[in-house]
Amino acid sequence: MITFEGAAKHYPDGTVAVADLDLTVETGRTTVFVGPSGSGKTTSLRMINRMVEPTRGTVRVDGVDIRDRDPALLRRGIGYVIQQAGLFPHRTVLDNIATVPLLLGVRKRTARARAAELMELVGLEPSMGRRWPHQLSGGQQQRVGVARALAADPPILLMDEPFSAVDPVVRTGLQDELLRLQRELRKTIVFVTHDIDEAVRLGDRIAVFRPGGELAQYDTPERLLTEPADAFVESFVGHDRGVRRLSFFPARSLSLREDVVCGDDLKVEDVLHIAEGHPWILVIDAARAPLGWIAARALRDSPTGIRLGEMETVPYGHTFSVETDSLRAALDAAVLSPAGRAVGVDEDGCVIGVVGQDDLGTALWSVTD
Ligand SMILES: Nc1ncnc2c1ncn2[C@@H]1O[C@H](COP(=O)(O)OP(=O)(O)OP(=O)(O)O)[C@@H](O)[C@H]1O
Repeated sequence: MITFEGAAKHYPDGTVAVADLDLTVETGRTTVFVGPSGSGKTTSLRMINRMVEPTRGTVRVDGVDIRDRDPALLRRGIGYVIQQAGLFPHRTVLDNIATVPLLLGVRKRTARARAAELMELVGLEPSMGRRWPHQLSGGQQQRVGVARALAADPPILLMDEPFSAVDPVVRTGLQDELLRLQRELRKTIVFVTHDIDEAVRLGDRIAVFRPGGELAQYDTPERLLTEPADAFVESFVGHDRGVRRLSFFPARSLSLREDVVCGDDLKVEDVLHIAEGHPWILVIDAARAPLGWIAARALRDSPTGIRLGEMETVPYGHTFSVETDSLRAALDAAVLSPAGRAVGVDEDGCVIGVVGQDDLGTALWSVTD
């Protein structure tokens, strides 16, 4: 557990980087510090490993005032990941990851073997171990940064905007990896970002900072979206917070229609009765993979005898995973689908059913109850 008790940082020029901060970071959880530029997130983060000393107040790690800890020893238990990874350019990837164990006197072979394990853990190919940092993409460098921070197996991990220098697709991939790693490792992670979406995705708890280094709200992501403490938090979390909140409700609560899902070996006349009451049917192959939509009108206009697999289909768009996705993903899939309906699949991508607009609407409204 990390506790800030009235922790403040005032600079001689009068800047208040952090005003009296009272906050408890829970062990084994991910706590995100979010807020606009200059609101004191990084300063607060760096108070934890004594890179910044508070001018007032106390920071404790597991009940011990960190002023009573030797900074070097303290930092051994605290991994640190920064934006653009901050790798040593003249060390190979493997030796970058092995930096801390080598400093601690671990034998080279042992440290490198551990580094190779960590590469696998963060999703890097073993062959990359021999490369130099500049031979990696931004996303790969960030993974090396995470592996390096984990090398000494610290219970605490501080991450300062680690994913902000990569493109949105890579960024989502890195966030997924971090969520997976955290399920496995259960570290105490403190993560700084100015991106509320990233905060909501990663955080068990979120601390929203406002200009002047004040803590505006400290809450679970869901409560932050449903009950912003004041106008500042409300505008910071964005006006689409209602839609964002749908990420907390599982898609498995939706009722899926199976009757409009038809095999590609069926003939037009076999499915005309289905198309009576439904504007679209979804065609699937023998393995239940989606092939596309056929409009009821197109079916009615087709000569009998033709199999659905021989007809032209409209792309089925995005699918959503019934077991693991949220209502937000289902809504997104429906909005993006040319048929205005979302295709729900299982973990193997096989179609389970389709959600129509009425069923989706009912589910969306029920979350406001
Ligand atoms: N050495 C310093 N002297 C004076 N002011 C400083 C110093 N270091 C930081 N500050 C100020 O403290 C405030 C908080 O900075 P901090 O880096 O913690 O903000 P932040 O929320 O992490 O911002 P960003 O998202 O831009 O990184 C800023 O106004 C900054 O200019």
